[in-house]
Amino acid sequence: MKFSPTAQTPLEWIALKAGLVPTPLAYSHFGFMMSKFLLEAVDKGVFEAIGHRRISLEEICASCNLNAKPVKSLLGVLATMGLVKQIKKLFCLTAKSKKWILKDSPHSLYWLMVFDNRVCVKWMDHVGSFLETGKGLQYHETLTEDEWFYYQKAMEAAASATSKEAVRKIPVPPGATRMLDIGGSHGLYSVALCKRYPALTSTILDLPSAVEKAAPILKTYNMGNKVVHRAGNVLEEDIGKEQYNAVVMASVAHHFTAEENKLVAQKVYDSLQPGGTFTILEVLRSDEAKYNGDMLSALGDFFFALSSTSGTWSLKEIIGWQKEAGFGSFKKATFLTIPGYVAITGRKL
Ligand SMILES: C[S@@+](CC[C@H](N)C(=O)[O-])C[C@H]1O[C@@H](n2cnc3c(N)ncnc32)[C@H](O)[C@@H]1O
Repeated sequence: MKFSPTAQTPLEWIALKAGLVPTPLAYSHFGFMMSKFLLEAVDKGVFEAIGHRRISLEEICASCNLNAKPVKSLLGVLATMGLVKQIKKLFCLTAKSKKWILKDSPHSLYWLMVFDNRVCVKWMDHVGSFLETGKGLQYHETLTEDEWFYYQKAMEAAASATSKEAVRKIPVPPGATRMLDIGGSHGLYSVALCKRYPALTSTILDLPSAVEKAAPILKTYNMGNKVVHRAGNVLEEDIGKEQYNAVVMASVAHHFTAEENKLVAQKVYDSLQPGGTFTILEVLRSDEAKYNGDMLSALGDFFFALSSTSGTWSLKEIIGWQKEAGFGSFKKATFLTIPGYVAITGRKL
């Protein structure tokens, strides 16, 4: 998927086609403005204040404790994004922002936006030094307690957009009773899979600071002993021999080096019963031949490398670690909810 300037009038279309519009400015100048203005609107509570009502500028400002002049201008920006509408003197949200932003929507990305605004925006100051040194931030080692909370809430929000699709794309062997969810955080994938396969139970293995903030989130899904947390580092923990029927690792491989991913694949292979499955979910890196391809995948590669040093991986690399550990009969499933996101499953033969 690509984001690019779109003409709104025939004249603009001609100007774009003729190469008269300085299109790099869409990313360099306007891109960061759009991002920060929207994030701050979400974080200051502008969307929640409007909610499902039609309200005036004055009511929005009173509810969020904000100044009318900049808010009026901000609402204009949000309207151009298709997130807010003005009807006479009142403002309301569009279907898009009610679905993706409002906290009470099952698709809400509110907490992902709060995490972006309060944590990830600061990471952007390190882009220059990252380019010079190649050293990413390793944020799992430096997050504060509050930041761990925003991180886990953000991951829950992102997974709520994909978990319904994920349960259809993650194969689970017939009769499976035990699964391990590596870096499973909030546990949404475990919850969804255990609901789909009633005999299945799951252990979520995640870092201690993550479990501290993710445990209250998991509790809200009322899974009792069917889905439990275990605090630990998968690179160091003993995950046992022939314990599980299925292992899932979603959006974790991009934090690890190739050597670490090989180590995890080997540990997972040993921990699975024969016929067990190992599913890795990741945004794939386009290989060299498709270098001008997917923008989300290219952004993901840089962003994950900036934040964790590693980055995204290609299909060949992911299957390579699994093959080396002994897995076979590979399956790849693509996602509609996150373009470029895939589930790659290998089976212990
Ligand atoms: C990007 S989040 C993905 C969360 C969840 N799997 C999902 O897809 O929504 C990565 C998760 O991996 C966890 N993690 C990172 N390094 C880990 C390690 N060495 N061992 C266990 N968990 C780890 C983080 O704490 C975090 O919860």
